[in-house]
Amino acid sequence: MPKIIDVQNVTKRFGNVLAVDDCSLSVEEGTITGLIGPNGAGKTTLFNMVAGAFPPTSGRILLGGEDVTGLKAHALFARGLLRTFQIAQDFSNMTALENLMLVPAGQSGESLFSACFRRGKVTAEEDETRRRADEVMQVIRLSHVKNERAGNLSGGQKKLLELGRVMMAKPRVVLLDEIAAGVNRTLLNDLAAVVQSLNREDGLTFFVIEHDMDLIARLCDPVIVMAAGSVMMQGPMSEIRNDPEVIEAYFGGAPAAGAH
Ligand SMILES: Nc1ncnc2c1ncn2[C@@H]1O[C@H](COP(=O)(O)OP(=O)(O)OP(=O)(O)O)[C@@H](O)[C@H]1O
Repeated sequence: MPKIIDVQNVTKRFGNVLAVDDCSLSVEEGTITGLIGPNGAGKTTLFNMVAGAFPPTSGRILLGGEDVTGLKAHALFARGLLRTFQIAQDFSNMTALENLMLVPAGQSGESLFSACFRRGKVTAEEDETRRRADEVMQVIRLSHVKNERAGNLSGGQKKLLELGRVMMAKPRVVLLDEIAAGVNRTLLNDLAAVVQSLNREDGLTFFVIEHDMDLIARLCDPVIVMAAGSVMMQGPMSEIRNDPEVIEAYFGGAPAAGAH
């Protein structure tokens, strides 16, 4: 399978801190690839570079074979990469449905010219966006709260809404940051089901940082283990859980059956 994300010999220093150390890894198209490792391993720093938050100190990052090192998040989004975001403060006053309707880029409604002179076209596009947003609401199981202010939703519902925004945006690859944190089990099952369906039915690739080992085991193959800024091992969770080096370095010598 082709590599959709290809991190080549990437290093990131913050002053004297070597956060990512000559790290090479890749995410193959069509996978849900997990990224795990002990606190301070460099996972978030690596994600930040792949997502365009800041450039590496050295090394290259390719997206779909194209060198995108140092490109900003909006340029990466235009190339099909999306990182899930906390719902911005500004949007928390809008309804859940409106949050979905804001996502598609390049709507004619955004242009004053169109709004004034091409009302028919704008309305048709808005209708289509609303139809799609309603459809997505059903998939993410939030139809019953679609007219609630986004700020009033629970933590788990907000994460489902984030996945809804992903569905509206239709990217090729999604970076998911700790989706399980603070989410109850029922909603977590919904979240996992939505991620799996986006992967299997819509062909989206996911790159996932997660501390919930059960969720990683359920969703991800392969799983990449980072330690001290570089890759320690890569493989299916069943192998990783039983690898003595990983158990020692990551799980502190205890059996790796359960959580973090
Ligand atoms: N902006 C920064 N300035 C200085 N040091 C940083 C900065 N960001 C991260 N670091 C350091 O880089 C190292 C890697 O941190 P990072 O957050 O990437 O690890 P992580 O694997 O995501 O950890 P966690 O699982 O705890 O989130 C740590 O030593 C951290 O203190």
